[in-house]
Amino acid sequence: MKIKEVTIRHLKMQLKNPFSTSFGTIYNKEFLVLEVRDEQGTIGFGESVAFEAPWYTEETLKTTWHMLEDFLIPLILNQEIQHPNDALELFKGIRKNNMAKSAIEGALWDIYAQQSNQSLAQAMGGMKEKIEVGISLGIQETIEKQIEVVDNAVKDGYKRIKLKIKPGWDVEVMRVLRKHFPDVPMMADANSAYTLKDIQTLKQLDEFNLMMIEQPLASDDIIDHAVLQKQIKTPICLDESILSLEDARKAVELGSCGVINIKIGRVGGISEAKKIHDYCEKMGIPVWCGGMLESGIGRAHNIALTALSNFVMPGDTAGSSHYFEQDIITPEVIAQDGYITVPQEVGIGYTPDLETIGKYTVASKTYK
Ligand SMILES: O=C(O)CCC(=O)C1=CC=C[C@@H](O)[C@@H]1C(=O)O
Ligand SMILES: [Mg+2]
Repeated sequence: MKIKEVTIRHLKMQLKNPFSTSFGTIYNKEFLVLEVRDEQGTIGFGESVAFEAPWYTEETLKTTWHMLEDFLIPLILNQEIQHPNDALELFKGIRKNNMAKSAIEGALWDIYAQQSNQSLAQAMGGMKEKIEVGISLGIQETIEKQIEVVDNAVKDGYKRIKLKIKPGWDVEVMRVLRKHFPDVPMMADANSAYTLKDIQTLKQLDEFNLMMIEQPLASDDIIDHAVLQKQIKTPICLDESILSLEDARKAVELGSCGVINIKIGRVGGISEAKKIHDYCEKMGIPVWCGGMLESGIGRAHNIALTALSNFVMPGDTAGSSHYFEQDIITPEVIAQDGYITVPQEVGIGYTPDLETIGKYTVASKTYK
């Protein structure tokens, strides 16, 4: 393929339910959608998952636009690209900025899948026909409300419930929830809200038979996590700390985690995500696919990735209706009884709905 045109659109979509974590609350999802066209006229779509503010990683919507406009799109336009893996080589002179890289790389995978007449999942080597789905629930204002949202998610059939925790909203909350839901697979995500000084609190979480505790310590740490993992029974899952295959290797070799959450945007694209998946499979480390409150376009990429064999734990890929009144793809993503069917159609398997995309677009620019 030879890329001839890239359009960036900035979309703003109201979240049905505000999402609260240890950093604060998000009411709207603002993100970039990339429409990439090659010389044969094949169009691929990608999504930049960076938020407006740098609270999850350092990237933001504006930094990703800047990286795309000034560095990444010029590297891609008019280049002969045999396979989306080539993007790793093309981008190797640019450090990090993984969400920006991933947005455009995802669109190349979509084009590649269409031109090789495969679904995106097949193009990646994914064989599953359906995937198990979990749900990530934000911190609620009261414990009663927290019980209610967990109850609704259990009734909706989600295969595991992820709960956000922070100092002051942890052991007692989990105790109440475990009492109400003795058999529900549950886990906790702290988004780096603790340090090793909190080890006594973190040890108490062992009581609740959690599947894992996600990113309890600093967002760039693997050393302290290794210390903590030796002292708690619950497996640690790393999210923010893993930006590449090299990070995964070091974390596994140090014993910093028992599970890895792979987010395509955080690791710089599907090619790197696959490498981490393959390495973890070889090392006996289970992985699952994290979410970034994506629209249907990013969600479609996540579903395809989850079709790979070592995604053995339910991911944060809930159905579209959990997030938005109206998604920007047709059909929208439906989770039924905790499963999503992996589309078999060529490409991402859902059709981006340009009219709805237009409705949510607040700015756009085309590069050729
Ligand atoms: O439903 C989803 O898309 C998952 C949402 C979710 O848990 C997260 C999204 C973005 C940043 C974080 O707060 C968090 C995570 O850390 O996994
Ligand atoms: Mg997380």
